[in-house]
Amino acid sequence: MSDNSNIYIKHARYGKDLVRIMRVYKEGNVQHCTELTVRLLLEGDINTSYTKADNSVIVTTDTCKNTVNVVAKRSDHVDNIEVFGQEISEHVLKQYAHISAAFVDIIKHKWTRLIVDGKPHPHSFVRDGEDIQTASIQHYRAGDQINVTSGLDKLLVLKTTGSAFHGFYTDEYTTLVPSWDRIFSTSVDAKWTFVSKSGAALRKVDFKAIHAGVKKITCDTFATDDSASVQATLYLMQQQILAKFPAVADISYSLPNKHYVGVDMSKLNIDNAGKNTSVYHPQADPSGLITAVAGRKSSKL
Ligand SMILES: O=c1[nH]c(=O)c2[nH]c(=O)[nH]c2[nH]1
Repeated sequence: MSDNSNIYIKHARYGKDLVRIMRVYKEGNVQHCTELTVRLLLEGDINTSYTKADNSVIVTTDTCKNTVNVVAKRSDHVDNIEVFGQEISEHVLKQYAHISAAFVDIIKHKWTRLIVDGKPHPHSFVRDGEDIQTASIQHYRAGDQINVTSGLDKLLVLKTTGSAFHGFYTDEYTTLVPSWDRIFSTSVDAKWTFVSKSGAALRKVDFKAIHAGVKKITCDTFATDDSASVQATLYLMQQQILAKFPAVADISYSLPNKHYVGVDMSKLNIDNAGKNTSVYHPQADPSGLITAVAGRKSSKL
């Protein structure tokens, strides 16, 4: 028999993943809908369920799923995913004394109201893009501390000019040809955290407006910046977001550089190089991957 006496649980967290809900709000003739995928995980005095097969401390993962559904039924805010996530975590901490923290991760899928004959349709929607909104809530009973992270992901953008890349470090391993005019395409994955606060203060943050603002700055900057590199454009986005939204503590981007390379037609005696490039090959792989987290230097206290 092996000796397990020095083995212990360092961390344990469990719950339900991929809880999918469609919440419909009926407002007279007009209906609104929100489709989410939710993960709810719990931490607390649960180690004996692992170490002693003690199921009495387990709030079942099935109950976690029910919790998401019931809070969605009662909530007026399902569309405001940061607030809805806090409603779930608050419910869990009120209901289960031995649970010390709740972790809620939400993905909001896109349903945009259809326009029919020039007018918004009262109950029909279209998936007009695969980009998603995300929210993560870490809610600790101790001090009622709540950390909120918002995000946007899978936002695919492309510009056909207004992007260059030259002056980079070169050595005997460098083959990249400098470019003064190239296609720039990326799938934006951005996450921003909020200055950590207790529940009541966080409820006052206008998460939806900040999300719309981050998306607008991201898209506007992508389009209008005369890009020197993915790195430089990324930081330009971060600077504007931190300047505009004091509630945002830091902002991270993960930007794949999805390469489009001019097709070599020289053997066909066709000029498709330099200024005359008009046929490109979209490369499936590899892609660059440019990431950075930006925040404020500690302010005068
Ligand atoms: O904007 C860019 N940043 C890089 O770091 C890089 N590296 C590369 O090969 N192409 C590019 N483009």
